[in-house]
Amino acid sequence: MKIIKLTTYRVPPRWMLLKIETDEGIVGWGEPVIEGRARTVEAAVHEMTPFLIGQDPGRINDLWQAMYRGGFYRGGAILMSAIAGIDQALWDIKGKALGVPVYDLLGGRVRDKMKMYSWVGGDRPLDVIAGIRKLREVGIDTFKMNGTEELRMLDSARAVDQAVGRIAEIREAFGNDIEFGIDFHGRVAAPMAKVLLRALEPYRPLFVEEPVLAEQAEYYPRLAESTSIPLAAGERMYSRFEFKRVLEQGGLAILQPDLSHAGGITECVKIAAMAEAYDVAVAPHCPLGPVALAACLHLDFVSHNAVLQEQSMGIHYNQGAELLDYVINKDDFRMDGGYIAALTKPGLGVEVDEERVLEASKNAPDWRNPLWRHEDGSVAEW
Ligand SMILES: O=C(O)C(=O)C[C@@H](O)[C@H](O)CO
Ligand SMILES: [Mg+2]
Repeated sequence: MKIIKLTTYRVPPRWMLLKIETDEGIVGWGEPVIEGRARTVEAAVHEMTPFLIGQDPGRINDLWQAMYRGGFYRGGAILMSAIAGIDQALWDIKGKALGVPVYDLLGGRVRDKMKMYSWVGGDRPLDVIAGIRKLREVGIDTFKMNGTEELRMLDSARAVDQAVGRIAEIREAFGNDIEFGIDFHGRVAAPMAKVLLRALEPYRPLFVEEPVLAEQAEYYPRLAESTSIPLAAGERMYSRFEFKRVLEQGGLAILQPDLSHAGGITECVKIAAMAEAYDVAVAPHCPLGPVALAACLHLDFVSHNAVLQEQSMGIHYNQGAELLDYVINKDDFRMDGGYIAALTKPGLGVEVDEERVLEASKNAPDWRNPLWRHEDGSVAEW
């Protein structure tokens, strides 16, 4: 079998889908994208195309190594997202060619269903209580929300009380009938992280995500010493070689690699295995589309230490299209009591509505995250 064509489709809300065609008529889909840099990743995918045309799509490991090591400059968000989407599509092709779901190519399932969680509240965590109430009606009991709005490097007790007050209200309203992660989203600088973590301690969040920016990873072990709250990070780390450092230094209880940013299934399965050796859990990051989610689920179903899966249904970023809008087999993604069953169709298990994708790609928005500024006019982490 040979690869004959790669086609990219940037689609609302902010995703990109990649179609890889072969000379035997089998097609694979991937989702190479960096939110806000879709066109840059698109260029990176097309820079890799001349190498890929004519290759055997079944030699996934070799193609991965060639795409990664073949470039003198390697790694980083753009190149690893391009490789990720190509890798996903190659696994999709291989599964379809052999008539099995990807998890069966990876040794089979370690679980029967996977625990999912949903976002509540938006960029500025508002109406969180109402959001939780609504999702509980459909059996969701695990949530994630932003922990703060803009937060200065050294901010006030008032700002801390506002952030903590919201969490106190959640526990007041729902007790421990629900669980929730709090995403600091990199908005909290090192001087404030310990302050906020300590103030949140009594409310026992399930985890705090990106307690500081990924470029401040050396703080993870120090922050972990100051709190019992499990710390999580990984969406802005892009390869085993980055994750190995945080595993060696300690501090993270949960790794959150993004299957569309960290080199795809081939790379993230290795990251999950490395984490298991350190008794660290994995909870793949996925605020993206259906192909990215399917790739996450195949990792989840073969990783003993996979504990939670993010999915973007109803997420505040999905303006203009919802998680399953481009999927024909929507029922396969049904959540039951907050869990999802394994996708059983060959490959990734996503039947892409190609017509819908083609139509939507005709006027795809160039989504950008907002540029926030503090009251004094300086740039604030979004
Ligand atoms: O889902 C998460 O955990 C996030 O932090 C969302 C963030 O990754 C945005 O997708 C960036 O545009
Ligand atoms: Mg996050």
